[in-house]
This record gives sequence, C-alpha cells and structure tokens, in this order.
Amino acid sequence: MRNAYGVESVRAAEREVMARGPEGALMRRAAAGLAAECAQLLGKVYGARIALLVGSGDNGGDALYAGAKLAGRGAGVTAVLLAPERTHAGGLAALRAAGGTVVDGSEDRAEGVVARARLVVDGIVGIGGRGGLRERAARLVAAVAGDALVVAVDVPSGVDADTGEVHGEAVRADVTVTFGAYKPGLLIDPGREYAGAVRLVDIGLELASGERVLEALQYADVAGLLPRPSGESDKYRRGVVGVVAGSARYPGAAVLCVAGALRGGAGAVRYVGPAADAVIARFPETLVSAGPPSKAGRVQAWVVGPGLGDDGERLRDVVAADVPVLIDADGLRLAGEREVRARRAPTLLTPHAGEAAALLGVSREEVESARLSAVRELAGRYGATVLLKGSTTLVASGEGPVRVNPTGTPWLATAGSGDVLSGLAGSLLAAGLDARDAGAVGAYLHGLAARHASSGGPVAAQDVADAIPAAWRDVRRTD
Ligand SMILES: NC(=O)C1=CN([C@@H]2O[C@H](COP(=O)(O)OP(=O)(O)OC[C@H]3O[C@@H](n4cnc5c(N)ncnc54)[C@H](OP(=O)(O)O)[C@@H]3O)[C@@H](O)[C@H]2O)[C@@H](O)CC1
Ligand SMILES: [K+]
Repeated sequence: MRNAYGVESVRAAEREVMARGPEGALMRRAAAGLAAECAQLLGKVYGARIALLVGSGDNGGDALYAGAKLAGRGAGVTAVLLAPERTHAGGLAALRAAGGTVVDGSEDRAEGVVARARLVVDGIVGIGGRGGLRERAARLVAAVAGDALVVAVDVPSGVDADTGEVHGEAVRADVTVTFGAYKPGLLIDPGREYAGAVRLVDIGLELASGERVLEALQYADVAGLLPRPSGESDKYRRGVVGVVAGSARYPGAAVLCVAGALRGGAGAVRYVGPAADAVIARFPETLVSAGPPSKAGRVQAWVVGPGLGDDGERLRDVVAADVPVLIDADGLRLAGEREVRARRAPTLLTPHAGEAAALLGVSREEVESARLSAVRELAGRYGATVLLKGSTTLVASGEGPVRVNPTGTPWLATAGSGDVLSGLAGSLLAAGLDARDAGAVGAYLHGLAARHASSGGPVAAQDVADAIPAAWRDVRRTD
C-alpha cells in the first residue's frame, strides 16, 4: 500500500524527530536525497548548469543545500532568490562555500539564468505554501527552457499538498522529490500531473498509519483482495451479480455492463431488462429475465443504471433490495438521496465528474479541480461509498482513508468504459468484497486492463472488458 499523509501529520512527525536529533539533521537528509536524484537525472554533474529557485522558507533551504552538494561535484549552480532578505541563511552560506553563485530574483538577469539552466530546482515553496505562484515566481518559472529538467522540492510550488488543488499558476515538474511521506496532492489530479514522477526520500519520520488520509493499492494488495474460488464453490457461493441496465433501443450499455460483470469473479450474471436479446446474443451464459428485479431470483449484489434511461421503477425496486447495490450513470440521476441513505446493505455510487457535479449542484470544473473534497462530500451526503471516476479515480467511504487508483490511463476516457467498470465492480461486490474494496479493486483492474488493451493506442470499451482476465492474471502473478 502506498500511503499519503496530510501536512499537519508530517509537521508533527518532523517535530518529534527534531526534538530527539541534532539541529538541521532532517534538512541535511532531505537535501542529500534531493541532490542524489538531481545527479541521477543529469547523468553527468560536472559542468552542468543548474538554477535553484529559492523561496523564503525551508523548501528553499533544501534546494540550497542540495545545490551546494552539486556545486561540490563541479556543477555550475546559481541560486535565484525570491525573498533575498528571508533566505535560509545556513543553506545560502553552504552554497557560497561550495562555489555557487547568487542572484536576486528581481534583477533583470535572473530570467536569463533560469532560461540557460539545464536543470531547474523548484524550492520556491513546499508544504508551507498557500495558493498559486506569486507574480515574480511565475515570471521566472515561465522562463524555464522547454528542454530543461525541472525537479520540484517536496511539492511542485503552487500545488496544494493536502488536496492536489491548483489555484493559479504552478510549477510543472518532471520529477518531484518528496520527503518523509507522500502528500495527497502528489497523487490526485490536477496536482499529480504537475508533480511528474514522484520519488520518496526517507528522512526518518515516523507516521502512524491511522493518520493516513489517502492510500493507493499496489499489486500485492489487489492480489490479496481478489476473490478465489475454492474446490467447493458453486455459482451461488461465488456470488451472482444482477445487472439492470440498457434498453431495447440502446442495448449497448447492457452488453458492456454484462461483459464487465462476467469477468469480475462472480459465479453467474443475471440480466434483468429489455435488452435481453442483445445480451444473450453476445453472452449466452447470462441468465436473463424481463420482470421486476425483485422477482428475478437470487442475487448477491446488483448493478443498476447504465443506459437505464428514465426507468425509475426498476431503479427503486433495486434500491429497496437488501443486498449490496452499485448505482451508476442514469441510476445516479434517478436515485434519491434519502432512499440511498435509508438502505441497510452497502451502496456504491460510481459517478464521473459530470454526474458528481449534477448531484452536488456545482460545475464539472469545480469537481475536477477539487476531486478529494467532492468525493468526500458525496460519500457524506449519501451515506454511501463513492467512486469518483476520472484521470485519478478516488473511492471514499464515510470513514477511513480515501483510496486513489494508480492504474488509470487517459485512453480509458472512451464511450462505454464506465459500463464495463460498473459491471466489474458489481461482480466483485457479489463475490463478497466490501464496497470500498470492490470499487478500488475494480478501478485497479479496469485501468490495468485498459493498459493491456491499448499498449499506447486508442482502446474501445469492449477491448477493456476482454483484457480484464489478463490484468487479473498479471496481479495474481505477484501472489
Ligand atoms: N516537514 C518536514 O519534515 C521537513 C521539511 N522540510 C522542508 O521544509 C518545507 C517546509 O518549509 P516551511 O515550513 O518553511 O515552508 P515553505 O513551504 O518553505 O514556505 C515558506 C513560506 O513561503 C511563503 N509562501 C506561501 N505560499 C506561497 C506562494 N504561493 N508563493 C510564494 N511564497 C509562498 C510563505 O511566507 P510569506 O511570504 O507568505 O510570508 C511561507 O511561510 C518542506 O516542504 C520541505 O521542503 C525538509 O527540509 C526537512 C523535513
Ligand atoms: K517546491
């Protein structure tokens, strides 16, 4: 599991270590890790031209000490000071002693220094930052050459470390070297995109796992959660998932949802609705019926919503069921907050940003720019688990850390891919995973399947469904 911690927890852990150890030890460890990463990126340090963008706090101090190390190895290092009178004094002295030079960020030549650098170190602001880049910093960042390497210290300046929100301008890094713990803002878009590749440097902070605010499942975690049929399994023990989706006129959503459900580990898929002919034609193993879902026979979990149109009656029938229910697409529009809250069995809602925006009464842009608060707000309002789809899919329940999916790919933004995900996650619910695990494991496999199917090119929803077994095998191999 990859865990991320909020700024307050990181600061508290820092205070504890500082109370025990010698002054400046943490910053020296951080700077050593930062310098090592810069050296590795450069390949050859000797003679390399490096610009340090140095703000008023300890983030700038890290950059200066790392710059001193690189200058000691023969790099040409220049520090550009954004707040000369408040620069970290020890760091500045170390850089000067190692042969580095210094310019005031308000001088005309500062932009030229930045523009000529092969590597730019962003030590403008770290976890003490608020809001986007200020004007002078933004001007200097705009001067960075297109082919220069940009390394952010701890957090790309302008990105909110706790949320990944970006208000105004921010640094776009190739690599972010972060200290002590991942910060949520490095793993959630838009911040994640600004961070580039994230490297964690251990500086000896001890963080209690109960304080993590965000977690990302890794291969081994997913392998441990995947359902495993035993020798005794029959279809009911493995779980039957019911799918209420599609319409006679638009059967595609039903077919794709069933395609996902068949690959999610449940023992059988029951389809209820008017697209039964199309479903059977494609997947003859599906059990189909046309009446109300509650009369369809035994199921261990329902998926309702994709392509459902305005069929509120079937939706209400499913929502009244006493088994786990996944609500997606049209179902989200039709399901009342009160009905969902009143359910006793688990509920998993799977909106994309546009659907989440409609439920919250805000714009799509607002959801996309503040994904963490949007998913938490929805989970709270509905008393449900919510999977917010997108470039960084998030899964939130009322309590516990939010899960962020690390396997997404932009190619997944394709028609029908959400229908496959809802079938897949519903199948995992039927197989016995709780709503948070079903959502997170479903998103993980779905992303991995899309990568398999795409290999860097466009991908259709059916291809994603077809690649789920390969993704599953991939994960199991690490078992
Ligand atoms: N915690 C740890 O374990 C360790 C932490 N370490 C390092 O320390 C860093 C935190 O240092 P920090 O506390 O000095 O804050 P930091 O981020 O440098 O900001 C300083 C000042 O910047 C200003 N400012 C605010 N917003 C701004 C903006 N948008 N644009 C421009 N300026 C802005 C604001 O001052 P203001 O100008 O508003 O008075 C604020 O007070 C951390 O990220 C890591 O790198 C490691 O060395 C070792 C272990
Ligand atoms: K920074």
